[in-house]
Amino acid sequence: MSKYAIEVIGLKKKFGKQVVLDGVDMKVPNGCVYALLGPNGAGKTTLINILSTLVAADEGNVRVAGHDVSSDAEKVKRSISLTGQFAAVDEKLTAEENLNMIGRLSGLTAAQSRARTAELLQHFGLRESAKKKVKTFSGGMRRKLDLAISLVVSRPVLFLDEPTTGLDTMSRRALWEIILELREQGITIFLTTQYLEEADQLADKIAVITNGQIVATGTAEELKSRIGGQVIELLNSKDEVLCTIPTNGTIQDIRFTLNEAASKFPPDTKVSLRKPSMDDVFLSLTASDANQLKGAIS
Ligand SMILES: Nc1ncnc2c1ncn2[C@@H]1O[C@H](COP(=O)(O)OP(=O)(O)OP(=O)(O)O)[C@@H](O)[C@H]1O
Repeated sequence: MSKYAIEVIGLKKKFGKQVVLDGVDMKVPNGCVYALLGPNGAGKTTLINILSTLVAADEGNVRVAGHDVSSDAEKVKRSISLTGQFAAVDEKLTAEENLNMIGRLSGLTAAQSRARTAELLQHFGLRESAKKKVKTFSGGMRRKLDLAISLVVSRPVLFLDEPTTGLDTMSRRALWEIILELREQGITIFLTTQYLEEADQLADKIAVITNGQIVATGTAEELKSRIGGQVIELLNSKDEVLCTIPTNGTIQDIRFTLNEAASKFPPDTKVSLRKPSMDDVFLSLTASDANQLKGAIS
C-alpha cells in the first residue's frame, strides 16, 4: 500500500478560459490531518471535487487511497467520504431517520444501520435531538449531522470542504475534537479552510493555495518560521493595532522599519514585537506583493 493517502502530480484544471488549478503537486501521508488553506476562489473546492471524482482533471496524475481517480474512480469512491460546504441532510426527516436512511442506502442491514446510527448520535452529542426534525436544528447541529452522515460507513479518507464555515466557536471546537478523534482511528482527513486558526490547531501539514497554485507547504511551525524573525505591531493609545509589519528580526531591519514608522505615525504610537502568527504567514503568502504589509506604512 502506498504511504500516501493522496498523491497529486501536475494537476491542471480550467473552466472555460479561466485557469483554476495551475500545476498542483501534493502528497498527503496516510493518517494525518492535511489542511488546504486559501482565500475565496483559490481553487480549494475544485481540488476536493477532483480528488473525490466529482470533477475531471484536464491534466496530471491524481491518486487517492492508491487508486487513480480517472481510471479507477469506483475504487476511489469506495475509499472516501465527503462532506461538503452545505449540509446534505433531508430537513423533513429527524437526525435518526437521516442516518438510518444513509445506512440502508449504503448497504447495511436494518440492524447494522440502527446500531451505527445510535453510535454516531452518541458520538456527535446528538442523542437528545435524535427524534427532532432537522429543520429545527441549529447550524452547528446540522453540520455535526452532516459529518456523522459522511461517517455512516467508515472509509480511509475523509474530505471536508470548509467543515466549520458559519459555526460558532463552541461548535467549531467540538468539530475539531471529532476530527482529531477520527485521525486517532487512522483516518486521513483532508480539509479545506479559510480559517488560519483551524489549520494551525488541527493540521499536521498545511498547504497554502492561491490562484490555483500551492505556494507553500509545511507544518504550522515551519510556515511561521519561513516568515522570519519578528513582527512589529504599532498600536495607538487604546492599544488598537494600527499596523503589522514583518521583519527578518535583525537590528538593521527593525531599526529601518521603526525609522520609517516614526516618520508616518504620531510620537505616542506604541511598538510591540511578537513572533509571526498564521495570519502573518497567510498574508505574506497570498498577498499579491509580499511587501504589501511593509507598504502599509509607506
Ligand atoms: N463549475 C464551474 N464552472 C466555472 N467556473 C467555476 C466552476 N467551479 C469553480 N469555478 C471557478 O473557479 C474558481 C475557483 O473556485 P473554487 O470554488 O474551487 O474556489 P475555493 O477556493 O473553493 O473558493 P471558496 O473558498 O470561495 O469556496 C472560482 O473563480 C470559481 O468561480
